[in-house]
Amino acid sequence: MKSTTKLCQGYITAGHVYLNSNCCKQSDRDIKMLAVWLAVIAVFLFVLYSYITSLKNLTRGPSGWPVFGCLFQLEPSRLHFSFDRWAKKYGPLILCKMAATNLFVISCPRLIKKAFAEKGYSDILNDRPDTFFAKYIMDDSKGVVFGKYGQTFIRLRKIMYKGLNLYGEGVQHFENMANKELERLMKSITDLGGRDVNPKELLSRSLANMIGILDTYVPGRERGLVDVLFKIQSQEKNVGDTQWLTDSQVKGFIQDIIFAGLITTRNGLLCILLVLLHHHKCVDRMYQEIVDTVGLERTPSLKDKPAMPYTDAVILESLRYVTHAPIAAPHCAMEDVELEGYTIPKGSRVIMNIWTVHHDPAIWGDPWIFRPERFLDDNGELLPAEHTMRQSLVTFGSGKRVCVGENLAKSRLFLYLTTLIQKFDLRLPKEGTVPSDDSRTFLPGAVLRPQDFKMRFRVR
Ligand code: HEM
Repeated sequence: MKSTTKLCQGYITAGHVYLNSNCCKQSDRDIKMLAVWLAVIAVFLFVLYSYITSLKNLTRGPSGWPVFGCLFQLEPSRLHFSFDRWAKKYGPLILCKMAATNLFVISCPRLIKKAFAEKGYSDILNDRPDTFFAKYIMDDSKGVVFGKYGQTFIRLRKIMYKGLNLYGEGVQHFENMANKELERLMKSITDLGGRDVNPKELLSRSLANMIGILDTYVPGRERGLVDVLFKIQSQEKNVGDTQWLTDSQVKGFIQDIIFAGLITTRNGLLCILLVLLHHHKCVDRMYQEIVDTVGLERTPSLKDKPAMPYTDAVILESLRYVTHAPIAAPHCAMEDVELEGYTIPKGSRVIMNIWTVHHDPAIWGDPWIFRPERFLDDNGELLPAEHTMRQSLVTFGSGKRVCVGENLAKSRLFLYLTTLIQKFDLRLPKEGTVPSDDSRTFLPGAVLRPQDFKMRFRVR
């Protein structure tokens, strides 16, 4: 006797399975329905999870859409506008959900210092996240800018400081190099005979020359960062099979300096020139300070800087007023950490919103007015570094990842401006006009700059 079992609309007989075609279609439909339901349940659980974690976290911020968060509410090329809008609405520490990523934005100087410089936070919140850019464009973050926080990074940063200090404030070597390059620049400008010129072209060439680091290495005669790196490389012993300071790390350093140092300084200088074209009285006052301190016979030197508070105040105020690097590079939390009662979970991105800090009326009163005097005391001296105003200026970031090139950048801005103004008056172009110096109208990007413009350098 054959045993027969009914299954769906088919039959299993001993050793054979018979399914009719209707039954196949039905089970296909069932599988599809099951898949749809599983997807719906997964999305529901994800939304529920996000909702519960946001309740647990209680951090304020834009609510965004389920799954995508605030991804589509961001202005991608002007992130600082979105963060500024949200900071004004929700406060100085906000959480913006970006799909599965938590993005915390900090927009007040006190919290910036606390998160990135204070003990208990600075070893947790100073990592960099993995990004496509760092991995594939910047050669897997072998340098400092995108380097992961840890012992190797701390060592690399120290080396970079050491290398850059060859150029740093007060160092004769930097002055000699800068003077040679500035002489070349002054000659090119004089040759123009007062014609209209786009300063961007002049400055790009000159600042790139001043980096002057890609020379051949002559042992015992280090002239710049690369020379220092090669020297360290040849001195350090290999540990086992691992070479300390590899060629890719040296390459990473050079990429860092070009990426982090060149455009930032060029655009900073360009912005100051534009601001000064709009505030010619400041140029007159800077010129007077140069005449009184340096005279007209010799070129300005970094040694003159302490005696030139007005010029220093113009540089600081320009960096604040324009804020051409509005958002610092993203940080990443290495562990869960509590900040101001809110939990920042491990892996969250943490961003320093420099733009909002520099334009906060509660700190500056009239942030959209260019007023160098705000950095001077009643005697015309520069406010001390620990003054609230100075502490609220976070152009170069804060804490363990503060800009390595801060001194170098400030030195270059000082030398370029004083040398230019000693020799030339900065004038509007004969033809056309210059764009507004209000940085809200500047071209978008990670480092802001105004529309191209022309100006005249009139020999004094
Ligand atoms: C006006 C010019 C400049 C501005 C506004 C600027 C601003 C900044 C800012 C905001 C950061 C991020 C800090 C953080 O993530 O917490 C940074 C990092 C950095 N900057 Fe600058 N910078 C300037 C010039 C330079 C120069 C001239 C160099 C070097 C030649 C340089 C090298 C670096 C490096 C290596 C870092 C990464 C530091 C780290 O991750 O530990 N910067 N800079």
